[in-house]
Amino acid sequence: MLVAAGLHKTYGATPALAGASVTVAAGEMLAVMGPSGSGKSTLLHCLAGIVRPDSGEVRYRGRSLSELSDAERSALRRGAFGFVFQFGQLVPELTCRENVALPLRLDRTGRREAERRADEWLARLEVAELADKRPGEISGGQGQRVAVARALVTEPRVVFADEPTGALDSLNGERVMRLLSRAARDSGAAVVLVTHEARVAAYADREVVVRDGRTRDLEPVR
Ligand SMILES: Nc1ncnc2c1ncn2[C@@H]1O[C@H](COP(=O)(O)OP(=O)(O)OP(=O)(O)O)[C@@H](O)[C@H]1O
Repeated sequence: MLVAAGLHKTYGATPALAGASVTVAAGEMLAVMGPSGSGKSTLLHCLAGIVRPDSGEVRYRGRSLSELSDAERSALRRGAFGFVFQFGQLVPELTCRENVALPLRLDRTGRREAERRADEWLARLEVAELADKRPGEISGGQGQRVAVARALVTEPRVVFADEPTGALDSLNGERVMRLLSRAARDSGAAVVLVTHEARVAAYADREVVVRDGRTRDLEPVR
């Protein structure tokens, strides 16, 4: 579904990727592991079409991302891709329901339908009771579950999650991972999960390790 080959990316004099290659199959959860500064986030950003590699190629369903226009790439990010980050992704002025409905509203779904689907996803992530609260009124773990609902509400084919449990204690981290993996599996979405925690990577079907901007595949963890 998503294939990256020979990615190189340098920021000024800092090499972030130096020949990274990775394949993501439909519906699988892939953990991207590796030490701090090894290039994990840069790899994720290249796969998602947010960062353009200096060389190498990323193909989504056979089409090279570099051949797409900026408008086509943003349409892909809005439609086929979903995103969960470590923190700071919910709009503080909006309720949780409005936050989850937002990607649908941006795609011109009517308010009533968007909010109905938002409520469904909040329930799946076991945070239905937070629908009318604002992000400032809920815990970090609850916020991450709302963020996962928002990433999945458009039924993306690939969810990119960059340290989604990085700011949580282990109990809340486990809960977010359990709900994220179940929700992704139910909707058939692939997940690219950046983490440095083995406990979090254990939810994945497969692992790839990034070291000094290069990737190395490992056997399944389980
Ligand atoms: N926007 C940027 N501008 C300049 N340098 C950057 C930028 N983004 C990343 N880098 C550098 O590229 C290298 C790889 O960074 P990256 O964030 O991809 O690593 P990472 O493995 O995700 O790290 P961490 O686990 O600490 O988040 C690092 O040396 C980093 O300092």
